[in-house]
Amino acid sequence: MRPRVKICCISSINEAKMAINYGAAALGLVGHMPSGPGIIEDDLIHDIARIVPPPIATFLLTSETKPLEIINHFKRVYTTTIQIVDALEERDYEMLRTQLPQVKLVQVIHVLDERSVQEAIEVSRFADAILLDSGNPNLSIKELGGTGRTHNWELSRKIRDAISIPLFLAGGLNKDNVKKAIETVQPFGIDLCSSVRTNGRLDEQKLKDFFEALS
Ligand SMILES: O=C(O)c1ccccc1NCC(=O)[C@H](O)[C@H](O)COP(=O)(O)O
Repeated sequence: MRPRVKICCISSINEAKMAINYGAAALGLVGHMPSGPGIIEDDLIHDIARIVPPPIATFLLTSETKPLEIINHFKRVYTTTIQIVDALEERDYEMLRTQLPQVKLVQVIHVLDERSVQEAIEVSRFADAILLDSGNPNLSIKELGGTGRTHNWELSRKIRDAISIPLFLAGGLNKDNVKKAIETVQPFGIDLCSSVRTNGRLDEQKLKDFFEALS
């Protein structure tokens, strides 16, 4: 089955409509981050999320790591889903579940080495889905996504086989490598930002080429 496609770094209502028209099942809206190409203001996230029709999902990407801060962030934007791009302090998902029972939680794991496999298995007990991305949260200026780089897909496949919740694959996916990525990892969904953009804007031709490469 073809994986669901999430187009990330959406930065306007027009970009949201364009991504949906080409077949996106989910849109990523990037809040404040230590670094990255897709960051927008919370007011704009709220405005975009409001116009997106069901069943398209809207993902708030938050770099907050404390449950209360994540809840506060969510209450400024009201998306369908929260994508937690850094490790949640003390793995305290309980407060998020209690306070936001209707919101889906996607936990990002940055695939660095074998330890990432164990980390993914552990957090898969708490999240609704796992999103495997490139990047490095251990740098002094954390690199949490939007890198345009691939990572070790064999490790991603190991994670895919070890967990029983849906898995999204991200990191450097483009029209030329996406088929191979899907074949290798067999993800539920794929997620991308850099390869469908030109000078930071969503590029209709690149988007079209990407969806064509998938079919
Ligand atoms: O794009 C950003 O600015 C960003 C910054 C920090 C964390 C996540 C970010 N984007 C997250 C996404 O979900 C991207 O689609 C994902 O990282 C893949 O990006 P790319 O490798 O550029 O396709």
